[in-house]
Amino acid sequence: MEGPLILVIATRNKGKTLEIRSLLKDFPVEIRNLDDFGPIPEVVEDGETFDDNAYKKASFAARVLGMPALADDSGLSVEALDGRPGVYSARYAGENATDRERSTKLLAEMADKKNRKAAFECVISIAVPTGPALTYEARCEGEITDAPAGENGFGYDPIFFYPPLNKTFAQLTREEKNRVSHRGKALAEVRDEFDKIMQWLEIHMPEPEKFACKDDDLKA
Ligand SMILES: O=c1nc[nH]c2c1ncn2[C@H]1C[C@H](O)[C@@H](COP(=O)(O)OP(=O)(O)OP(=O)(O)O)O1
Ligand SMILES: [Mg+2]
Repeated sequence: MEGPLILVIATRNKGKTLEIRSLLKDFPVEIRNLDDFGPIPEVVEDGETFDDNAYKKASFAARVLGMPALADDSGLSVEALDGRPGVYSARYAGENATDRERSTKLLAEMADKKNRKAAFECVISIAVPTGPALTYEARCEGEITDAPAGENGFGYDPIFFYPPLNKTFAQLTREEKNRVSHRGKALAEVRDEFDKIMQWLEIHMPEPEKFACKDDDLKA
């Protein structure tokens, strides 16, 4: 294969995209966003696990675009809520809710809870158009605050307190968060194994004429 490999970051979440781009910035791979291409259908994230959804998002993008894709499925699991919202974190306050509405709802549900322990979880899937994928996962433990604090990051960051740094994730810089977060740790493994992953991608990438996207794929 000629030139650096192209890797599509298969997410619509701008916060994730910024973090993943930053984590891979020194590596010889050309990063693309879904926005760099024409309209692509939404993937229904109906898997029961982060694993299922990460694979669905990565393999769908890889198949439709005909290039390797990396997807992230992640969420916040709260001990006092038996692990909720977990894999439903994005839909916790309904399909069209904002980050702020999700955090407000979670704080309300946690109002009377003494046990504030929670963990962010992240699964990264790297897939090729023909189906196979690599998986990396990590978690980061912390506590749900009583009120939001901080302006950085995205999602539930303002209500996720990280005791080792005595700050919420929204009070960290992107670099600080990336050093300790679930996503940062999963991507650290990707960085450690970077050369092996690039070899794997080249071996598993089909020849161009074999994976031209058919119209039917776009209706999936
Ligand atoms: O570091 C994080 N800091 C704060 N919140 C976070 C983080 N990581 C995941 N989260 C939240 C955001 C979303 O409510 C859910 C992930 O849902 P998830 O489906 O993986 O992402 P998404 O729908 O926002 O974008 P996409 O599916 O296009 O990648 O957990
Ligand atoms: Mg999603």
